[in-house]
Amino acid sequence: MSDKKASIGVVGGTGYTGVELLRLLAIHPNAEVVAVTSRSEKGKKVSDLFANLRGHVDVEFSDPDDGALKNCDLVFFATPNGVAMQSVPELLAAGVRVIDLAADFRIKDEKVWSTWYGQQHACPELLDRAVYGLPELNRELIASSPLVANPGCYPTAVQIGLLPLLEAGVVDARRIIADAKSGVSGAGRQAKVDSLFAEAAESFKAYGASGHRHLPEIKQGLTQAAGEAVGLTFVPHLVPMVRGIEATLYADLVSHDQDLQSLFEKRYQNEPFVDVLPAGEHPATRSVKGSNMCRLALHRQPDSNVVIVTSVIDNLVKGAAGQAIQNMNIMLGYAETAGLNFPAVLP
Ligand SMILES: NC(=O)C1=CN([C@@H]2O[C@H](COP(=O)(O)OP(=O)(O)OC[C@H]3O[C@@H](n4cnc5c(N)ncnc54)[C@H](OP(=O)(O)O)[C@@H]3O)[C@@H](O)[C@H]2O)C=CC1
Ligand SMILES: CC(=O)N[C@@H](CCC(=O)OP(=O)(O)O)C(=O)O
Repeated sequence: MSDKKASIGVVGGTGYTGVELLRLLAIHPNAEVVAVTSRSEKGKKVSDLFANLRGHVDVEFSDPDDGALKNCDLVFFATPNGVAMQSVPELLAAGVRVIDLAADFRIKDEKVWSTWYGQQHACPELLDRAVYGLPELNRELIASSPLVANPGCYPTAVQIGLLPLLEAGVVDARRIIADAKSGVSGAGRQAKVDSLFAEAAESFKAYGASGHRHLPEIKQGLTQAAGEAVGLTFVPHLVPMVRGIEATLYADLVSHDQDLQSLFEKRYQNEPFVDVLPAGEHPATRSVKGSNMCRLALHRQPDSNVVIVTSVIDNLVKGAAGQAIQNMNIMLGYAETAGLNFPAVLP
């Protein structure tokens, strides 16, 4: 498949992750977007709604049920939780591969999923077949899977920051803390009071402190890495910026034999989208804005047994659309960096 352009469908082309997919796919050497759906904007030209895509995307929004998706090689769902699971069985049966940017297939345990997402799963039989799409953890499984569950934005920043420590067994897996902050685009493009400029600007708040739906997702991945149950406290915050996630991660060391900086550098030496900075540096969200990179750094304080990892991503790129395209590249046998090999935007 690697010498022919793949036909790509995007369900939910008017949301922030959908538009980000279109921006990135427009320059992809091996992919051609043939269907972009929106129920509210069907019939309109994509580039009439999103001026940044003028001259790059020449398709109209179509209805998700008009049959066009079944003719694609691969379909991205950039839709709210609970939407993809209604159509995925039919698409898989038609031979279409699927990447869901929402959470429908991220949690393996159906009961846990229903508890956190407040609904019955429409196709629980597919939960085992779906592969959790964190390339740094599951690259080989992603390559052959018909259905990939793209990780959530916070789970991406947190898991990449903690994997080396848990895989090596050098920290106490029962007591991990993840203090994470996101820009407002993480809440999507729909009108919501919390996302209003006058609410979010010049303000900073925690939310979901008594339990956010990304908690079980992060625990599931970290448990796989650690090989034992993980105790995690995860608190997200909303910060007055548009893009970006910063996660500050804390863990108690149980072994002091390892050089932690070398551990991280070795773990990620072949990862094209993980950059381990020199110890003590402070990666900023602006260093990854618009790019598919996750930047990390390690820290130790005097007379402390705690290792601190700071991790940054762009929530719409490595936290959503960029990682989804990385997964597409792996699934379709393209270079993993195809269409994604560009630096962040400054300022
Ligand atoms: N924003 C972020 O940083 C991240 C988001 N995600 C996840 O990605 C998904 C999309 O997020 P985001 O782009 O922010 O969301 P938005 O709310 O911005 O966009 C949602 C899109 O889905 C479409 N849609 C809504 N309901 C349906 C339906 N029933 N059938 C078909 N299409 C539908 C909408 O178009 P229309 O109503 O016109 O059809 C719209 O294009 C979500 O599940 C989100 O949790 C994941 C990681 C990061
Ligand atoms: C700032 C903000 O509101 N962020 C979102 C996370 C968005 C996301 O990616 O979540 P899913 O893909 O798992 O739905 C939130 O906390 O709900």
